[in-house]
Amino acid sequence: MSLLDPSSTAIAWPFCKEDGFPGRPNESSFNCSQSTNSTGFGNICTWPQRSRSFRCQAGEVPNRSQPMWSGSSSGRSFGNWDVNEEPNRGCQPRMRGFTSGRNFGSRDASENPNTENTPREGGFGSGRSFGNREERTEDAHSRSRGFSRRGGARGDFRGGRGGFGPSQYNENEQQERGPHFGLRRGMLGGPTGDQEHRGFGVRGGYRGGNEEVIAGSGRSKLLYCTWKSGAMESGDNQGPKVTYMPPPPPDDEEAIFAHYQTGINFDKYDTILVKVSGLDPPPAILTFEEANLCQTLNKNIAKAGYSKLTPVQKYSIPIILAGRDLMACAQTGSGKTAAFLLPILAHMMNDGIAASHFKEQQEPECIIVAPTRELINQIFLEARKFAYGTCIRPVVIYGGTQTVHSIRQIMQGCNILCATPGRLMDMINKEKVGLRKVKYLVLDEADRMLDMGFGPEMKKLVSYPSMPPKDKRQTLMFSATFPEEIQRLAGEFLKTEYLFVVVGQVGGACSDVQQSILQVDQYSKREKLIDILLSIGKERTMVFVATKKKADFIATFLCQEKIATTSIHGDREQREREEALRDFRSGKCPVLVATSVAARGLDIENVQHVVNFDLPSTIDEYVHRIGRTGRCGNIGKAISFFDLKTDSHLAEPLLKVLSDAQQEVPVWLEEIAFSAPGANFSIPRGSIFASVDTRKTYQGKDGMNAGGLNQSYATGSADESWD
Ligand SMILES: Nc1ncnc2c1ncn2[C@@H]1O[C@H](COP(=O)(O)OP(=O)(O)OP(=O)(O)O)[C@@H](O)[C@H]1O
Repeated sequence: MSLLDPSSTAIAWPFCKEDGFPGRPNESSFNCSQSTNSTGFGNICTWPQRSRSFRCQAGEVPNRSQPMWSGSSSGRSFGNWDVNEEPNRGCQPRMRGFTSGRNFGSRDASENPNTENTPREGGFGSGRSFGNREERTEDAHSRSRGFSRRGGARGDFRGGRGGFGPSQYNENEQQERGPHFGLRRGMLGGPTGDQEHRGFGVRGGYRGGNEEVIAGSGRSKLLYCTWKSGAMESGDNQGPKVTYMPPPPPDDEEAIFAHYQTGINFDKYDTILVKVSGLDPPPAILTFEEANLCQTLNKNIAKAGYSKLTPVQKYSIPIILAGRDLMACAQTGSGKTAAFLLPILAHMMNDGIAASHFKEQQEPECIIVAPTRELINQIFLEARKFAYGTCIRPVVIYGGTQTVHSIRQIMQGCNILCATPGRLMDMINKEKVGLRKVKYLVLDEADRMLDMGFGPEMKKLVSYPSMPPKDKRQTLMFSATFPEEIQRLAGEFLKTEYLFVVVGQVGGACSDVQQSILQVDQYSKREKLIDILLSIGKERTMVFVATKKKADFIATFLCQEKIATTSIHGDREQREREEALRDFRSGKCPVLVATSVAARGLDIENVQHVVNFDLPSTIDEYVHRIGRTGRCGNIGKAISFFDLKTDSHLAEPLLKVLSDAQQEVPVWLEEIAFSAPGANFSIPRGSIFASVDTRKTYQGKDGMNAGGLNQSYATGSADESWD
């Protein structure tokens, strides 16, 4: 594929060769108009995308959907809202090309006057401080996880700092919580967020208060009122509309049940230690038959190619069938989705659920939330697969798509609502979704759903007057990682006697992923990446980078190197994101450059490699990222570039993850880890990874089976009969 391939979903635009940038794409293959400006920023290129071309004319403020670097002769358009906001700000064209990330985000420049315009890190190595404030790192949310740091300052519970506040550094939040950036970004009217979230800072309308609306223009106020009254879709006359309607998924049986094969290590799951804590856990089941599911469900399970339960399914299914609340932690790719879907569907079938009919407001029995649009869509497809042939109707709604489309989907009937938080709250506020009948509430990637990015929405969701209280609903939380502080918070959502299932170590990496850590500095990363990709050939590879801009940059760079690549991140339109995933899944673009938006949950067949071009800021995010490969018993490889300058804080947790997953640990990494201030390897791993249930009641009692307080199992090894 060449850069000219109009079907490519990779974004391309000019780069300066100096300072480590890859140089301008071949001009003959680009529609480039020379407009070198005082920034030295150079060419303005248009990229013949399917539905649009990226082009900025002189002085024009780029639409948010446009690549932020896509040029502007003003020399100030790098971070688009900054351009409008403060035209005199110091993001002056003193920088050379993209030499210093700091220079692109004028917020940074103004916030830290000492650093402005000083190309401290030449070349592309400045990714972490690249661009607009919210651009800097997409995975930064995890760094500030735990309801501390900055998030609290914007706390949704408006209690002030340190609280349960959303992070402004968080891509997922950005996608789903467009309203938070409403006043700034909205003015430029980018189509990434929900239409109604843009332009006037309504904050989605689900925040109860309207401080931001009042702080905005009178027009904002008016829109808010009309929106509240339901008289119009807010934002209808603001900026470009979000018109994207995701194509309906194929509905032939073959497509619905399409699946990939379990790998050679699938049976090895049985040797993983499983721990259940909490009072009176029901015994695990060993086979699907033991779950006593109805015939239709069993048929669907067989058609999906499932013949044997994974450990998380063996434990979670009976727990959910017994009506218990559950927090479950199991490795990436080990079947957590079916672990909650199957028993919920079984309950619904047993309860004789009535087919829901067309209604203005639907009252689903089950709500499933997940942090990203692609993930929630995937969960929906799983729900649709297992509910096939029943009268249960799953529906999916998520941001970046036309609101009316979501409403239409819901109104046609909805028993299981799969939603991203922002869109869900929007639909509740619009009274399209009623909560009265909710019996099951599932938080997938629960640690993420409860952290400072989404925690406020989740709290709001469960505090809705119409939401049945926790003792009247079943709340289920699943993830591969569960930091202690999140576990404590989760307790607020769960009944006190909830059960906690841990397969292996909380936060442990899947041992089917062969992990390598290479010491590579910023300036050598691209070369190293090319070497790796060329040696890999056409095997499907996900390359994770720190920022949205860098994702596009690296994707473009790889395209230039004639490696068919696409990219996914929060600044791409939803249509493009889905197209990128399709191209990656189909193998049309075997390389997907992604930010952390693609780190969790995505289940893509045949991803053989993950490359951490930039390591994430937390070990949990690392575990999720590398878990895009090595799924369901298949083996995969993960290569991570470790930059001594930026990644040293990860040495210790990496060492633990590697050794726990029986991976080779480089000597240099050990040395760094041991020399780190405060390094203490006598601390049990749980101090970082919370391998135990943090509930005080159970602490120190692991392995106590008597009285059903705790069970400690090694499936297979402890109980061979499971095979
Ligand atoms: N019992 C089973 N038999 C065969 N395949 C299964 C079984 N359970 C799940 N799978 C398949 O394994 C793959 C991974 O499952 P799933 O996406 O639910 O993993 P996960 O644990 O949620 O991963 P992550 O932590 O990355 O979200 C899916 O393709 C799913 O269909």
